[in-house]
Formats: sequence, structure tokens, C-alpha cells
Amino acid sequence: MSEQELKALRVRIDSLDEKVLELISERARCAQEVARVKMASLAEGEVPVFYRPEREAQVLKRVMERNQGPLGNEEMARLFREIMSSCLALEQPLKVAYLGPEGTFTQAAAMKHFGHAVISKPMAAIDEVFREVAAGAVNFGVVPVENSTEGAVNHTLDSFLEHDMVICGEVELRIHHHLLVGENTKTDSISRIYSHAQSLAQCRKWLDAHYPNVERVAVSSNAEAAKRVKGEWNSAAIAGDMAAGLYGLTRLAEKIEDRPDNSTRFLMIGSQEVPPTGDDKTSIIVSMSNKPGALHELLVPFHDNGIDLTRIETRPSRSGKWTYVFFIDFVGHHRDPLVKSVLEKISQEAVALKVLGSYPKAVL
Ligand SMILES: O=C(O)C(=O)C[C@]1(C(=O)O)C=C[C@@H](O)C=C1
Repeated sequence: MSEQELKALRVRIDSLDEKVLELISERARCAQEVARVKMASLAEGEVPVFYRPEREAQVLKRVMERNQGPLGNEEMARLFREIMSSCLALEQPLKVAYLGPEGTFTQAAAMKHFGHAVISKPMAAIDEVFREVAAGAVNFGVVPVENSTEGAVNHTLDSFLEHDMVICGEVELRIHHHLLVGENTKTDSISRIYSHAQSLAQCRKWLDAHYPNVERVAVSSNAEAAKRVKGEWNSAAIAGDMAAGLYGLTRLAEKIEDRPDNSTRFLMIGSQEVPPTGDDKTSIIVSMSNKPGALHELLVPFHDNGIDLTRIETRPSRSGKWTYVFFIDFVGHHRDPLVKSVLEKISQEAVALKVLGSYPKAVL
């Protein structure tokens, strides 16, 4: 390519950037107008709701449907995700608590869902995220709920039994683990590998093959593991990209998870009910009386009405030994007439039924 061609293309890019800039600014001014309209139409004592997950899902889906490349759909939606995040911040900067410390996959999930223009607050434990949301110190919380290799995150399920929380969104994240070392680490004398227990389990086979005799130490998060090895000379950590970048660690081995499709699903929790989008999921907790056939009775109405169950999890209930609660996710919104009638049928048989929330299916 000649210098002249390159110069001409850059002039074109400059002129396109000017247009993109003007359009983004116009969009941002529009969002400010939206905020004004929301404020003006409030009834007395009503609190304005600036964040609208159902609308955000619609915007992102539209972008993906209309995109004609060459950028991929996900890439394009990611760009619009950030534009919308900044527009919302003009209306009201969202405060989001997540399972920290900084650099965790939960932080990455929070950014994927809300974009980067939020005020994010790392919490030391899942229960603390719930408490922070319940106290109204933040608008939303982000917690992991299930991993494709290791199953349910029981701390999260149990926290739903203790707190009244509304689920208002979900996000799935591909989890890639790396073996990380600090600049002082002597790589031939690693005697200890730190990580979160779930991540150690997700890399069990790789560790058995490559570091069979090295002590595996479970710590509170992958980011905490990364932080520890920074100052140690004989240890390594298993953590992801964010933690590696944050603590300036080197990747001794990349993508060491046993299953290449290793993914974690995260939930956004808050107090805001989300209206239907036409492509939603609902999460409920049900406790049934301890009698034969109880689970069958619970599942039949879903089957009879063709409602697609996406997950069922059992946890010991807090109210008695050997009694259980079921966490169920299914496709549909609790305001859909069909879902409503199924929930009514179940509540006739159940000891207790609680709708944790209906929310748009993850777009990104
Ligand atoms: O449509 C709205 O209600 C807006 O506030 C605008 C907007 C956007 O930028 O598109 C911003 C924030 C909301 O969460 C959803 C959408």
C-alpha cells in the first residue's frame, strides 16, 4: 500500500470518527431528555427508575439483528453496551456491588452486563453483596450462581433463602484460567498453588498432570490468589486475565481449565422488577412437603404446559432436618398468562413458593 493510499484512508477515518462522535453525543443528549421525561412523569413520592434492563436487552438485540459486519455481532453489541452504560451514567450513575476483590470473574461479569460507566464496589463475600444491596447502599449486586464444570454456587443459593432479593438479570462468562507467577517466582521451585476452591476443581486434571506433588491452597478468590503470589518466590496462582493484568503477573501456562467450554453464570440482584421482553427467564424457590412424589407433583405443571425448565437445584431448607427447597429456572416471565397459571397450580401443592424474579435472557 502506498503512503498516499494510507493517508487518504486515514482522512476518511477521521471524517467518519467526527460523524460517530456527533451521533454518540446526540444519543447522549437524547438519554438526558429521557431522564427529564422520567422525572417529570413521576407520581408523588415515586422514585425514578433510570436503569431499564428490558430496554437495554431490546437495544442490544436490535443492534445484533441489524449488524451486517465486518465486526461480529458480539463485538458490535459490546460497543453499544458501553455507549448505553455511559448514557445511563448521565441519567444516574449506577452503584454495583460484586464479589471481590478487584480482578475477580464476578467483576468481569458486572462489567459485561452493566458496562464500565458504573461505580463498582468489591465485597469480601457473597453474603456481603446481598447485605449491601438489601441495605440500599448500592443499586445492584453481582454474584456467581453456577459453573458448567463444578455446578451450583451454594453460598449464593443459600443467601436467597435469607434475603428478599429480586433477580433482574443474568450474564454468562467463558472462564479461562491461567497459571500465573510473579516476577520473583522461581518457576522450577513452585511448591504451592493458590486459587479459589472452584477454580482448583476446574483445573484438577491439568494440575494432576503437571504439578501432581505441589500443594493446592484454596483461598477466598482467584484475585486474592494472584495478590498473594505477587510477593512470594515459590508459589503460583490460578486466575483469569483481569487478575493477571491487575497484579502484573506472567502467564506460565494459559487456558488450563479441564473443559474448554468452562463457563460461569452470574445473577444481577436488586429490588427492581423487570417487565417482560418476550424472551425472558424466571427463577423461583419452592419448598414441598416431605412426601413421596412431591418433586413429580412440582414438575408436572411445567411439562403439561410446555414450559422449558433450564435448571433445578436442591438445597437443604433452613426450617428442618432433611427438608429441602428447590431452586428452579424456566423460560418465560411470571406475568405471562401461561406461567401465571402454572405458578398458581404449584402454589396449591407447595409449602411455600417465592418468585425470585423474571429477567431478560442474557443477550451477550
Ligand atoms: O430508554 C431508556 O429508558 C433510557 O434510559 C435510555 C437508555 C439508553 O441509553 O438507550 C439508557 C439507560 C437505560 O437502562 C435504558 C436505555
